[in-house]
Amino acid sequence: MRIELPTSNYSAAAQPSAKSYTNSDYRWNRGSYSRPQRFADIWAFVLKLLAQRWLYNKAWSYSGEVTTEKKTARRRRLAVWIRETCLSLGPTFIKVGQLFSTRADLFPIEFVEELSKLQDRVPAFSYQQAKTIVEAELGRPVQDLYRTFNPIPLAAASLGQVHRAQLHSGEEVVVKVQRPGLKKLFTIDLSILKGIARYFQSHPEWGRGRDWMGIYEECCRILWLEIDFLHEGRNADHFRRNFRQFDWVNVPRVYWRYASPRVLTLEYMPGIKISHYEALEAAGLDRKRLADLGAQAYLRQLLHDGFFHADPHPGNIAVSPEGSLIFYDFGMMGQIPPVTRERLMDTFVGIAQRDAELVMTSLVDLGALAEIEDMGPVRRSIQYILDNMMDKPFEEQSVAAISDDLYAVAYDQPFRFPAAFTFVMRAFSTLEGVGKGLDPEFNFMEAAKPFAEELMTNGNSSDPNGLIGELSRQAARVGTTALGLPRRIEDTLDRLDRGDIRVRVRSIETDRVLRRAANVSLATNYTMLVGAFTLSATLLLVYEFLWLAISAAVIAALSGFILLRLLLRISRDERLP
Ligand SMILES: Nc1ncnc2c1ncn2[C@@H]1O[C@H](COP(=O)(O)OP(=O)(O)OP(=O)(O)O)[C@@H](O)[C@H]1O
Repeated sequence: MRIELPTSNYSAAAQPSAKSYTNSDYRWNRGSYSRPQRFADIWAFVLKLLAQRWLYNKAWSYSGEVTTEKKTARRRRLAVWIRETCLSLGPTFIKVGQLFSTRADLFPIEFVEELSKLQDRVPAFSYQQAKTIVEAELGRPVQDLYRTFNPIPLAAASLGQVHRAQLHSGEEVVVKVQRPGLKKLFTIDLSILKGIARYFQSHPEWGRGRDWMGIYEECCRILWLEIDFLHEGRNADHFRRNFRQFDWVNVPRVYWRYASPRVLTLEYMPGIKISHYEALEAAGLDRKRLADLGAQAYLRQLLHDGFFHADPHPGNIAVSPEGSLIFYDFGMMGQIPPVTRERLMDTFVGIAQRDAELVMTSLVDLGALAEIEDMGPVRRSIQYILDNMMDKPFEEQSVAAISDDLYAVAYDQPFRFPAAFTFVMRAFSTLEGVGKGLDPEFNFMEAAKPFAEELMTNGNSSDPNGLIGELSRQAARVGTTALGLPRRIEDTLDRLDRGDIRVRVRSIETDRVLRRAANVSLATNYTMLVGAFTLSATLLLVYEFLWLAISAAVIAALSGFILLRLLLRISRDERLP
């Protein structure tokens, strides 16, 4: 067997940063971790997070007055810290973090944004370890299995790493080898996470309306499936079959004779990552066309096949020298049963028609919204989003903005989106991001049209009220939003009738008077405290209780300091225009 170094220049764009992380010293990667140690590491993270959350609501923990900007900045800093800690806690947390990055219904948007940046920047493991795993799994020495095997991985991720190799029959392949000790690490970490989920579930505040145990079970299911490479191989085959008739989508073939739960041998398919815009440009590829192909590929997966790539980060999509898309990594795939697909279409139609009732009922049918006694506020929130969208034609709407708004509604209401739905939203917004990066003019709805037309000509859309029909109607409506005005007035009257319009009055003047009254009453209390403790300190000093006198004086001084700040705040408020 020949040990070979990478030669292809073309694949250089796909060359990983694996080497730069080889020397990193993550504790979980030393193989010497134990349950008590993981327990301490993980709970330290959770407790620190809870402490930060507690501080977040305490006005005194902010310098000066609490403002929305200060709160947002603090949430952002906390989110960065969470992302970095997940990275250092290792594969389980990287994966759980990535899963949570689709759950904007559970976490503030800043957390979700940071978590979605959670790329698996983890050190590679040694060739010796990779070799041992391949031989143990496939039951033969590496040189019997492969003619060449490159000891330097092409890419290293949290769950495994990818080596280039060649079969004895001459085919160029990549061998995906699972990280050593992953099963043990998952077993320990998940059992600790179970305790944490149980704690959250029983918490009087956080447990209400949230199914933490359900979320935990879902995470376990996905994580265990992800480390079964045979499952990934089957997914790759399924996905390839779905795109069989399209030469613009390529999926590596699986060499089943060289596959096991921890080792997967795939056809070598180099490409330029879809987010390496300059490299694509340099290779003479049409960026606009690629953006359109990406959108079509996803629409097909979601609405036609119901089997979609649930981890569409740009690293998992590349472009071949001929300009077709290559998909990698089928560890996490979403399935949408036909009935859900129909309801999803209803949601899209509801959004397109700005029909809050339809959006709401379809979300209830989807299981995304739990039915509560008074659905009025939910409908109003949805209608508010939809109404704001009416100012622009639907085609100009950013999918990311729509999903952010929907998530914001979800975050405030006692309901949660099912995983499939959040994955779909995530797929759409990631795709839109990639599309806009490739082509600043990219418009998701425009890109959707060829797919819609194709479905119609194939007779797949028998329902004129379906998404496709609606898309065509919307297309004809570009620039004619003004025509919708009478309908809006009528709708508004309807809503007035239903009592769905709520007027909120906020008087800055009243707010200020109330704030001043509160501050003055606080200042009075502190004045009394200062007086009482100064007097006590003097008396104690007279009777020669020196230490007690000092303590009383310190308390008096502290109270005095707080009083001073309060007085300054009151006088600043007075000066405000
Ligand atoms: N068949 C292939 N041909 C060429 N390169 C490949 C192939 N499969 C994977 N790669 C390269 O290896 C990288 C990692 O592969 P893959 O995403 O399957 O691994 P992973 O461990 O699941 O990573 P992650 O968890 O980050 O998604 C890909 O981004 C790609 O650059």
